[in-house]
Amino acid sequence: IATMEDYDYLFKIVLVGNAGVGKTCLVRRFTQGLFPPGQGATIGVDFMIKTVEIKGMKVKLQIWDTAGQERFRSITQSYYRSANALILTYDITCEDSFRCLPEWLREIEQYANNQVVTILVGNKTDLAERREVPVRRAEEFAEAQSMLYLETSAKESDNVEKLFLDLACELIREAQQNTLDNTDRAPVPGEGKPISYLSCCSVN
Ligand SMILES: Nc1nc2c(ncn2[C@@H]2O[C@H](COP(=O)(O)OP(=O)(O)OP(=O)(O)O)[C@@H](O)[C@H]2O)c(=O)[nH]1
Repeated sequence: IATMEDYDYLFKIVLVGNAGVGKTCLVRRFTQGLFPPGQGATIGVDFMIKTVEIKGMKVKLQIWDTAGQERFRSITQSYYRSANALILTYDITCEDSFRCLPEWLREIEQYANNQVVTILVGNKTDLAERREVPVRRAEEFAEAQSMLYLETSAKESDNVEKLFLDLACELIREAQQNTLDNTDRAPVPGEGKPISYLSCCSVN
């Protein structure tokens, strides 16, 4: 019996980071195209879905927005395990949110799958005049931790699309790489994904 999936790939993406850094706004901007005023703090976990098309493939993104507040930590931790990707978010105008990153990385190390793709995101670039975390410092930190790195503005819609699409591309690349690694025979023509898709993801 053929299964009728409406997508080629399904990935689970989880946003983590201090309260108030803009996780909910990033998700809203990407999934609904809006910047909601008076966004309250997230209670526990929220969930949204968006399907994107990348090189003719339908990629379904399950996006989980977790609460940054400490008191929800035990709930949010349980969502790490099955994440394909984590968006570790801080606020470029809030040194404190950057200084907490090692703590978040410890959480990730403890609760996430070790295959997880992690991207560091500095949000609120529209508030450049209030910047407390220099780009160079964040870049170096991301590099030392083998993370991707991007700065965004949920408010101005800067790099938000790129964030999720780059992540989707990276996840496709890894999924295809795993498929190749697990195949001990040459692929039959017309079966599975063409290998040329492997080079599809230089989105810049
Ligand atoms: N100027 C500016 N403000 C932003 C941006 N993103 C979010 N904010 C504001 O920052 C505040 C917190 O945003 P949220 O998206 O609720 O933050 P959060 O990380 O989801 O917070 P928790 O749910 O408590 O973990 C809100 O007042 C937003 O309007 C941005 O890109 N630029």
